[in-house]
Amino acid sequence: MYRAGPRCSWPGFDSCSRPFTACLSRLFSPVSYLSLTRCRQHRWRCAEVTFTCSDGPLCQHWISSIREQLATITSRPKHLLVYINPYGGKRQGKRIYEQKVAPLFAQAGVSTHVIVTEYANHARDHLKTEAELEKFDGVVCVGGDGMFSEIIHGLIWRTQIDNGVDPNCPDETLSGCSLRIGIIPAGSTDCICFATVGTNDPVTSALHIIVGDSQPMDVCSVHHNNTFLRYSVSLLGYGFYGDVLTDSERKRWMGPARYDLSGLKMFLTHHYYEGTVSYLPARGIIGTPRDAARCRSGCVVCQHNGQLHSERAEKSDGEWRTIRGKFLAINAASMSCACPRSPKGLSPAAHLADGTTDLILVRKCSRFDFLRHLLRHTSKDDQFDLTFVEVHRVRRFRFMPRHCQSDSELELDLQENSKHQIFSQICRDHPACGCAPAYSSWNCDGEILTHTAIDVRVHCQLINLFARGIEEPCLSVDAHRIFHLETL
Ligand SMILES: CCCCCCCCCCCCC/C=C/[C@@H](O)[C@H](COP(=O)(O)O)NC(=O)CCCCC
Ligand SMILES: Nc1ncnc2c1ncn2[C@@H]1O[C@H](COP(=O)(O)OP(=O)(O)O)[C@@H](O)[C@H]1O
Ligand SMILES: [Ca+2]
Repeated sequence: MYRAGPRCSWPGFDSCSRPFTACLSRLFSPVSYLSLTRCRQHRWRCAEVTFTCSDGPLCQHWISSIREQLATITSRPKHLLVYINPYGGKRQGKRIYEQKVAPLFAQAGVSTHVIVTEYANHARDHLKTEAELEKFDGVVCVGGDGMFSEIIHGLIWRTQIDNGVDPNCPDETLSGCSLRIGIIPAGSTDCICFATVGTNDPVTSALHIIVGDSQPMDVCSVHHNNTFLRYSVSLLGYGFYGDVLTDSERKRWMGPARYDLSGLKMFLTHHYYEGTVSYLPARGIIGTPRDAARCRSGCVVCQHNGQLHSERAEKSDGEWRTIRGKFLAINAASMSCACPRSPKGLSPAAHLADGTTDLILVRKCSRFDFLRHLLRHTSKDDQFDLTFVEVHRVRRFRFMPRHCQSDSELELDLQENSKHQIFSQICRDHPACGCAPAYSSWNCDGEILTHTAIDVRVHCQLINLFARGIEEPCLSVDAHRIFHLETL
């Protein structure tokens, strides 16, 4: 119960100026609804709004009017398919759902079919082949980014097969998924929830689902030699973040703290990776990775670029550019990747639904310089304002590690470099930096990719979440957020 809940001042109803619990005893015809209030740091809470009226027929009139209004809101889900990963994060997924989320769904009149997963990829495979999707208005994922990844793999794959699209072909235009996805954070990083809602709070996420919010989101497809590997919505990271993930998987028993230990270990290890990155810069769009503006609820950049993308596809994009060099990290952030560890994220100005990804290249540098870059993920300083870091907003990119390149490809690269000197740079050696050359793997939204040579393409607004993007702080309480008649 929230003492500071909204008060009723509608015509015909007595205004209630005391907390709900105090008012109940003196009321003649109390009618309680659940409504939303915004709290600090993007959290939402549920409050009771009690309408009181001494006139019975007028009360009934108001009740039916409110019911009619609620019935016209078609965006709110009535039937949800819920998948819970009981082993994600601190292994609290089941408890979080049962104690914090299920009671709210019940109060809001949302029916659910709950599946507690029994093994990795259970949710993905169920969605791919078995789930009767036509019975549901949305899918809810209780877990971390890895679990969310399972859900999108199941849904996107199923949608392509149903629409006759070949997921193995990197040039195919993918069909958008019609079912929205809700995320109840119960994982280790929960970056996708944090970057789309602004907080990792199960109650807030449940309320965004109940009110039927909608947030489109870009998805990257990752292929190797015309074979589909995975989809990604947040971070694709080779080098540092790939190694952190690989190392952390062996420490899963530690829970979320495994990332801190592996992060420290990989920072001290200080490996570098050699390869060729080619990318297709996004042209004609508004916004750059160095903007001060952020992707927020109702983002005009996403609306503009999304529209542009659907009208002109990739025709207006420029030519491929190639960079060969030695890198500590190659990261592609399709969204900010904000999370509690890095509140502004890996690419603070990245957009959720603009059809692009920010390709961040961190060249071989000293430990001290790399630490400066990493620390800027946690402060207000610009992590790109360093000579050894560059960032490009792209629609597509490819990576080929040096050890995978054939002699003829290496020769071709050298020729290309001499032709396009202006775009191609070869990293200079830094004998003092103490790096050792090594092989890495790709961290794809928290899953390790089986191949290192990849072709990545952004699919603009392929999926929709039950979210609205991060809101600017605002104190208003909207009446339309009343969501269910609880008692008469
Ligand atoms: C020495 C100071 C270092 C400070 C560095 C802080 C930078 C943190 C950036 C985190 C970006 C996270 C991007 C999201 C990745 C997740 O998808 C992935 C899987 O999440 P989950 O399934 O919920 O576990 N998480 C990671 O790869 C962890 C990266 C942590 C790196 C320290
Ligand atoms: N029942 C299960 N048993 C084991 N692994 C599972 C199960 N359900 C899902 N997984 C896998 O657990 C991994 C981590 O899940 P996630 O919810 O993202 O937690 P975390 O954030 O801690 O990594 C994912 O790769 C997912 O496929
Ligand atoms: Ca994007």
